[in-house]
Amino acid sequence: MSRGSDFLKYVISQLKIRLQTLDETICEVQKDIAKMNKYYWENYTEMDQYGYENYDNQQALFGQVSVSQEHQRQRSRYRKMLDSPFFGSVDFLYDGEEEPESFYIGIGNFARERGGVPLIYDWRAPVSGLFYDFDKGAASYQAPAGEMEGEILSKWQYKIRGGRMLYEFESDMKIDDDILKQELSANSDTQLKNIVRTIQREQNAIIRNTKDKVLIIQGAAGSGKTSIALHRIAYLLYHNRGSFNSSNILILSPNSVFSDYISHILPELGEENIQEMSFDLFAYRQLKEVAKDCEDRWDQIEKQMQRASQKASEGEGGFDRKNIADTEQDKSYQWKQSKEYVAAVEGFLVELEDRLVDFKDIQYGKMVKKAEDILHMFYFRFQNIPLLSRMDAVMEYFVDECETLWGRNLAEEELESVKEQFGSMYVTTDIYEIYNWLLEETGQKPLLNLPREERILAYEDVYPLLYLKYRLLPVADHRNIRHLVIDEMQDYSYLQYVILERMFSCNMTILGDRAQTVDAEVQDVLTFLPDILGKKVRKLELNRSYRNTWEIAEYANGIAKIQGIQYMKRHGRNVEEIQCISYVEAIDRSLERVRLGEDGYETAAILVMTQQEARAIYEDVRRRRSDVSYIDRDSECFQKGITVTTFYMAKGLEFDQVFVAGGDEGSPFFPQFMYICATRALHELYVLRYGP
Ligand SMILES: Nc1ncnc2c1ncn2[C@@H]1O[C@H](COP(=O)(O)OP(=O)(O)OP(=O)(O)O)[C@@H](O)[C@H]1O
Repeated sequence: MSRGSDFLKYVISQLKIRLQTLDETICEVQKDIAKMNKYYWENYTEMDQYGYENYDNQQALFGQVSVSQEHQRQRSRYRKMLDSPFFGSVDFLYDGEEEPESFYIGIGNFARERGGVPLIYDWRAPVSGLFYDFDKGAASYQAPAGEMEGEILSKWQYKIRGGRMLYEFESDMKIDDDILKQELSANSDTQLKNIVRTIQREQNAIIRNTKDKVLIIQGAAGSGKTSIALHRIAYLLYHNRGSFNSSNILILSPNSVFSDYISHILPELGEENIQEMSFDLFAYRQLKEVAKDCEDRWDQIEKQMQRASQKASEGEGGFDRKNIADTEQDKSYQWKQSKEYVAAVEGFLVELEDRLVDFKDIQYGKMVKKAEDILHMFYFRFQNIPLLSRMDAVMEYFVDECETLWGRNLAEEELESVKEQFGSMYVTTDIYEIYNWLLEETGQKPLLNLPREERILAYEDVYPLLYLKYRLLPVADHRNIRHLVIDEMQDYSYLQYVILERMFSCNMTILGDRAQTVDAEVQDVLTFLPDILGKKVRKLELNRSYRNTWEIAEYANGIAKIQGIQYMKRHGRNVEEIQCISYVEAIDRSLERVRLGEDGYETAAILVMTQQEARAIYEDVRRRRSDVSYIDRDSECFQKGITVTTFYMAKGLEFDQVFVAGGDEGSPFFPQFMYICATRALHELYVLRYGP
């Protein structure tokens, strides 16, 4: 029997013993908890009147519950490890030693007993860096005690499933391309895979980077950005245990389907899941007092595409991509998200200091505050407080004076009445109205003058209004968030980043791909992000792509005219371009080629440009097959079978077969549409054209 198989047998036997002891401990702790609960409920009426006993009892109970939870987490990890306890090993000879040590690497640490020397090392442990970062020969890793140097004598890779060794081999090269190719040739899933077995060196450098406060990763489609971001979170959680937990991390993700798609990775890696949020949803919640509803990014894209197609069809001859997107609305949208808008707000705020307030004398009881005193306090004493909450500060000062003079606290109703008097000095506190002043000032078309219940904000006004709100009122504190991950960075505007910078002062991992901008033009956020986020920004590029076959990657990069991307030499079918006379024929041709099921693939997608087309095609396919689902902004998850959706909802996802249907070739969005769709395909890509 080989070395790996012997060790596997031994580890499995030890895991089983450990699991049995854990089961017994869990059972004991559960009994303790039940006893403590019983004692508490039987005795809590007789506990001391000051609540000390009550408090002590509750604390003891919480303590035991958390011990039990920790044991259960451990049990679930060991159970997972029974299936596949390790995937790699290195034999490392420390400088100055005579005998090498073997380090086996798996998804978690495992030792025979608590605190013992690990039999298996967590892939995030310092020593595991040897496996990812070095070939045979001189190597080192950063241990808590300092840099450990030595020599890797051999490096092994294993595939173990169901506790059985499927294969093992010594690889003196980097994590072997054959294994990677094998992993990539597998069918896609409705959930992103964890990549711990085959993390590549350039990816590992990002995952293990703890030096840089803000990491920005520009990575080609399929280069593993999302995977890396999630593994990086797992790494940070592992290395900051005690000071940092999953509730301190937030991912800004494009939609709920994407959130669902990535939600299992952290639990799989032994961590708790983290909070995710779409920025549009957040903005909508923040603007609830200002408007009844807000459009989101998807409404905006649909509108932009409609306008662009209309303009293209009205135009004569060939089209100029830039001009087609240049409608009045597009110009207004662009201006409102730009650096110029931010500058305009700053200028406007200076003028607003004067325009927003009508100072007057305030009298409450016998206490009088003259208008000029209020003005003085407003402009000098409290000048650093945002304009719309500054009068509260003046009021509090006045209330303090009253209370000192009268020797008593003011009652709730009295405070209300004082507050009303001070508040009435604002000409308006409605941010919508103030925003309209700003639009008028800057020569933009103002919004309709409507009561709040009738206001529906166009997407172009959502973030400008949110920004104005944040300049006029204090920004909510998000200090509990210690690490922010922004995926699809290319789809956030200058203004959105300015807002994010105000909201979060924490470390950030920001990732995306300029070539996948969902817009008529590619946006390179790297041109302005360092300015907004300050100097502590480190930019990295990933130019190796893993998702697509060679043929698909060549085709996609040809569309986007991208050069310099390396892709895996994993070959598959040629990309097929099919001309059809109608969209019905396009569906027929696609369905003929769908190969799902036992001997086939898991997922296929028909991707189109607009929501209207997606809906129509979905309805049609649904009449013919039952394994079809539709993804729009309200969808929650991604299912096996055929998915019909738009290119912008498919971002971040991947499918075994992709059928790109239709699309308006005259639209400035067309190249991006094609590129995003093409790069979603793992194994087969079909491009179906129809129309006149
Ligand atoms: N080191 C790796 N080992 C195995 N698979 C990998 C590796 N890196 C990336 N992949 C696979 O490549 C595919 C693309 O990864 P991922 O979705 O993280 O890339 P991305 O850069 O976020 O893509 P996109 O921007 O196109 O959405 C996934 O199937 C992922 O599992």
